[in-house]
Order: sequence, then structure tokens, then C-alpha cells
Amino acid sequence: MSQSNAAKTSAGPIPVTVLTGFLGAGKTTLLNRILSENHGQKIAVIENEFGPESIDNDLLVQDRDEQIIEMNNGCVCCTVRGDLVRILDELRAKRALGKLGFDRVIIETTGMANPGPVCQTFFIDDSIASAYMLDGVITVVDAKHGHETLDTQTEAQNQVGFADRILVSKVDLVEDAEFQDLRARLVRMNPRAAITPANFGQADIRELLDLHGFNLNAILDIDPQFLEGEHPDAAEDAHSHDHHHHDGEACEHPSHSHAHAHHDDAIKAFIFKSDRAFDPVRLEEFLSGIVQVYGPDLLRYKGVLFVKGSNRRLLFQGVHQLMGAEPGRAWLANEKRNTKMVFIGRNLPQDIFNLGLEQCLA
Ligand SMILES: Nc1nc2c(ncn2[C@@H]2O[C@H](COP(=O)(O)OP(=O)(O)OP(=O)(O)O)[C@@H](O)[C@H]2O)c(=O)[nH]1
Repeated sequence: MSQSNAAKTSAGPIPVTVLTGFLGAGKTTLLNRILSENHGQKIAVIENEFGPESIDNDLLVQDRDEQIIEMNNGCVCCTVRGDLVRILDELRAKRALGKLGFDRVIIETTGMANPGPVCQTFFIDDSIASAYMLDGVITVVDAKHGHETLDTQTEAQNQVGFADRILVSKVDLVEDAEFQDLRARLVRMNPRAAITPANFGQADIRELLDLHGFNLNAILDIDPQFLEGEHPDAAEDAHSHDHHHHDGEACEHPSHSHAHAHHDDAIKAFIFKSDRAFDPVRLEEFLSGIVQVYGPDLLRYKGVLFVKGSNRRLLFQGVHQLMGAEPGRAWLANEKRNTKMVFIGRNLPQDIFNLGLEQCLA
């Protein structure tokens, strides 16, 4: 394993996975599972815990193949972001000098954290942006308490909105109908993240690492359902909304599906599609305006755009106010040129977005 590090040290950016989920959802359980699995990778872990002792930036554990660094006193999303940058910088420097070998980084955020600012770190800070690549956000949702947490905690909703993958823990503690109901709700909130049940962190590691969720070039290769607007769960959800017991069995438990069937979450996703090309100037103007106004409530947005005057697909994505676009591959001769965009955010005025985007069409 360590041999491979030497080779990787100078190669491309270091992939980073952000692991999030509400308090007690099962993040640590999943992380321990990832670390104990024999996947042949060395993982540096940055943990952000609330605690009275400041052990900030100490290497706490250096056995096996992991380096675990704990960031204390504060929340990685706000006060400690400077620390996160510093720690990532130090890790990079040590790795470059050969003092530390690792293939990737996992950041376990505190249950209270909004993953947005953590993700932004990888775009805002130049030294971080060049050394690291944000690979994806994994959100753990507790099957037993998920509904309640989502009802009451804004940060839990944000965490779902940001996810590239959602792992539902503690499925062993609920009936299948309850799990399906939670799943339907999660799909409404974030149709682009695959949802997998994972008891005690038992998940296929290969489905969690190398997601390229934030990597524009890989957008469509990695998740073929991305932006399809026809997520298998979403399709099912549309029909099962009022019919939770299609197998004819009535549910006796008042606490089950019914109670949550009509949740209207503030975090929602919508998709914009068009076969007409965008006028690039108008589009740029509209988007930069709209992120100024709605940035704080825009969690994730991504798209593959058909733009007038270009024979290449334009790949576009953003986190809050930070937006970026880059040319993708050329449209194929027999390919139908069109635009697909997804917006995930809190209380977004879908009609304003749709209308505005329509007006940007050439
Ligand atoms: N029944 C059951 N219990 C689980 C599962 N996953 C985790 N737990 C338990 O849930 C509790 C919390 O799990 P942790 O992994 O510590 O959760 P966490 O998200 O790291 O918690 P914080 O660090 O407090 O935010 C522990 O007692 C775990 O054993 C699961 O799939 N099923």
C-alpha cells in the first residue's frame, strides 16, 4: 500500500470525501467500517467533534494505515474553516515531503454542520483547490429517527440536499414500509443521490469512494440516472405517495408511513429541461443574478447545457453562490442536443427559475 503512495504523491489532486449526517445517525460506525475494510487505500481522517479539550491538529491515532486528526472546539462549518484549510495544507505539505502517505481524505463533520461551507473550501481556497478534489458528500440518515430529525432540524435537511450518496442506517430497527416512506421523502428532497440502506455501516465501499460527485467531467459517466428526471425511486414515489400499502396490507401503526406521507419539506429539487439552446450571455447574466439572491438557499445545482455557438456540452455546477462551468465533450452527431439542470435548495421559487431560464433560451 505504501508503495502506491509514492507514486500517487505527485499525481493528480487528492480525493476528499465529506461524511455527514445528523447526531447519532451512524457516521462513526460507517467510518470505522470503511477504515477496517481491506480496500488497499490509506485514508487520512479529519474528525470534527465538539469537545472541551483542544487536541486540535494532533495526530491522535497512527496505527494501521490511517491518520486521524481531530479538530476540536467548534464546528467545521463556521468558526473552524480556517483550521480546516490549515490542516489540509499541512497534510498536503507532509505528503509532498514523504512524511505522510495517504491516498485520500475523509472529513467527518459534526452532526450539526451544514456541509456547504466545507464543500466550498475546496473551491474558494486556491492552495486547497489545486491539491485536493472534492469527490463527494455522503450523508447518513437514521431510519428510526430520520423523519423526526428532518422535521425539526434545518441542518439535517441541508445534509440531505448536499448528498451525492445517502446511506440509511438502522434499517434493522424499522419496518420496510417505514423505510420506503423515508426513502420516498429523501427522493423528493434530493433526486440525484442514490439511496442505500446500510445497517451498521455495511455498505459497498466502492459505492462510496470515487463518486466524482463534484467532478464535472465525470458527471454523466458515474451516475447514469443523474438528471434523468426519472430516478427509479422518484418514479415510484409519484405513484406510491398515497398508496403505501400496495400489497393490500393495511398498516396498523399510526406512527408508520401515514404520519409522514405528505411532508412538504423546505428542501426540494426541481429539474429544468429544454431542447432549445441557451444564449450564453443572457444565461450568464441570469445565473449570476439568481445566485446572488438565492445563493444561501441553493444547496447544489448541476447541469449539462446546450449552448448556442458551441458544439460542445457545457458542464455547469455550483454550491451556494459559487458557480462554475467548463466545456465538456463535443455533442455527438446523432445525439439530440438538449439541456438538463437540477437545482436543490430551500424554498426555491421554481417558477422564477423556470421563467428566467426560458428567457435565456436563444
Ligand atoms: N440498530 C442499529 N444501530 C446503529 C446502526 N448504525 C449505528 N448504530 C448505533 O447508533 C449509535 C450512534 O452511531 P454513531 O456511529 O456513533 O453515530 P454518529 O453519527 O457518529 O454520532 P455523532 O458522532 O454523535 O454525531 C451507536 O450506538 C451505533 O451503534 C444501525 O445500522 N443499526
